Amino acid sequence: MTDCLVTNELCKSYRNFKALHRLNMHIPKGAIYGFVGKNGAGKTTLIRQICGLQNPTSGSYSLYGVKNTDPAIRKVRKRMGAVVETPAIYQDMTAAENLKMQYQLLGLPSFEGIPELLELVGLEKVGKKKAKDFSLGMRQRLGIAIALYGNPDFLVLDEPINGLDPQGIVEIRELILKLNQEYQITVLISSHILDELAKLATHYGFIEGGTLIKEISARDLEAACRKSIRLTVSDIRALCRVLDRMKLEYRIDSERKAEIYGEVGVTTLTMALAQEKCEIFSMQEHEESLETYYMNLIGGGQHE
Ligand SMILES: Nc1ncnc2c1ncn2[C@@H]1O[C@H](COP(=O)(O)OP(=O)(O)OP(=O)(O)O)[C@@H](O)[C@H]1O
Repeated sequence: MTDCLVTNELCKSYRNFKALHRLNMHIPKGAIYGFVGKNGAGKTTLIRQICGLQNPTSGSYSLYGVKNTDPAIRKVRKRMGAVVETPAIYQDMTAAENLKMQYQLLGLPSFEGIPELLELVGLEKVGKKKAKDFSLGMRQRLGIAIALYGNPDFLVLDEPINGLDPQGIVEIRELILKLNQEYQITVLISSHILDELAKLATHYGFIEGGTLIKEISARDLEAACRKSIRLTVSDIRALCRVLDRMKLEYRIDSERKAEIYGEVGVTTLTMALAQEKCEIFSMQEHEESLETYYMNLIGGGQHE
């Protein structure tokens, strides 16, 4: 997979405050990239840079291989659609009027494609209802429809599920999955709602204090968070023999401790160890959630 966005030691300072510090991010083409960080971590600041709303203080980024200082970046940026902070919507207009206004502002000659866009985001039946009477979820979906004008292949969504009710969250999730899977749109989605991101993301970037502290694919993260049993035993060699016979995957942590992965038949294991005269001192089931992984990553919140 080639990268759609790469940032290289990207920095953004507001006076003396470093909102982004040497940030290195890689978003593969076709990914749904979950950009995770608590309030004030720098998510919106990064998004503002890559959308061209602000200029980096130092460092650079490339969109589809074109560097931000290259004049060709303006053309490449047309392949990108974004909803940053609150969607730019005219409250006294209907969904269709909002899209028409957007088309006019962008100098597009016809309103072709508007009904299809409304259908895509599930707003085809809202008719004469004005945007001010929309639910937050409907407003978000209208914002996404506006961002989708010109058929971008990279969509950037800043906290799109913030404040939505469960139904609204499901609708946005399904829309993002559809855009990614049926329309092959790469998506960068920032959020601090980890459980929700876990239902979507193929890749993650964790930002803390303006620095990307970890980038990991969902597959590797799943492996890092997978279920295991931690054992402390009297004879680690005997444990290895038994685990090899049971064809279980494991990791030796010390002279007496090991971690066993996957579904473990505890009774079979205990009996096999007894036969080898290997005593079990302790046995703990362990399953790390995305939440605990994240908390460990940022040091249990000690940076607050
Ligand atoms: N224009 C600005 N001038 C000064 N400081 C700013 C400016 N914009 C952002 N900041 C500061 O930079 C830091 C990062 O802000 P940013 O909005 O990027 O965070 P965030 O991760 O998007 O958080 P949130 O989820 O709260 O929006 C914050 O401490 C913020 O106060």
